[in-house]
Amino acid sequence: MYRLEVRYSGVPAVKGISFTVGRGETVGLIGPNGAGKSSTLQALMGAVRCTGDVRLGGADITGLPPETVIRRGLALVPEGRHIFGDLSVRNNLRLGLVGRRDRAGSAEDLEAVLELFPVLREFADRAAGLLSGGQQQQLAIGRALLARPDVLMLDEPSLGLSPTAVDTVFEALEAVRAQGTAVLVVEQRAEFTIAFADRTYVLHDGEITLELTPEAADDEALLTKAYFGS
Ligand SMILES: Nc1ncnc2c1ncn2[C@@H]1O[C@H](COP(=O)(O)OP(=O)(O)OP(=O)(O)O)[C@@H](O)[C@H]1O
Repeated sequence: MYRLEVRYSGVPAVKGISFTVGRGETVGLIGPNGAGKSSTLQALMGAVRCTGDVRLGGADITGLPPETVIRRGLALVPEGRHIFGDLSVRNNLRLGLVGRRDRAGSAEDLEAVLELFPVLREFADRAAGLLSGGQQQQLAIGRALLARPDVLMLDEPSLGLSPTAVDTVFEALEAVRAQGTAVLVVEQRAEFTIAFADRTYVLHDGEITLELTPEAADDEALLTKAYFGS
């Protein structure tokens, strides 16, 4: 993406940021509350208006509606997961199939997701609302994967989860990464994200102030800069 800008009623929330997510790469986006992280993901998804140049595999997707963006290969696991609590786990997963470019291989992909997240198989016929927070996050990731994205984006997947559940979610992301899907993950947990991602961008007040590699997770001076922006 190049010079991405988001404004709400004229007030800039994302101020012309540029970065790339390479094929199969895991990229982190961190920063304090209100930095513009969610707005960036929403803009990439076509859910909020933006200016700039958003490209996916060379094609211009700037300003396309979300349903088109999903079919082009971008999927978002939103903050708060947006699970349908009264629907079964299996039917929640099936909703992910709606975003596919083609239906071929749907059954195999559903099976692969159940393989990746055994707990979803175990509770496939249970109402999704009865799952724990960590299990619901796995469901949200599984549902997004069923759209067969080239890039999977996640907005604060660790939010509100117990430490064990966070570990489970990031193990799942590791598996997603291992199968070659690119990941763009927005997180508040800076140190953890820096260590996990191939590259992490720090966003402050709508601007990218730092780009960090995993080694920075052990560098206190850089971490301080990442947290406080100075
Ligand atoms: N729909 C909206 N209408 C008006 N202002 C908005 C809207 N959404 C976000 N903002 C503002 O844009 C700025 C960036 O918000 P955004 O949610 O993108 O930040 P964030 O980094 O994701 O923060 P958080 O970690 O709290 O989710 C904030 O000042 C926020 O108040």
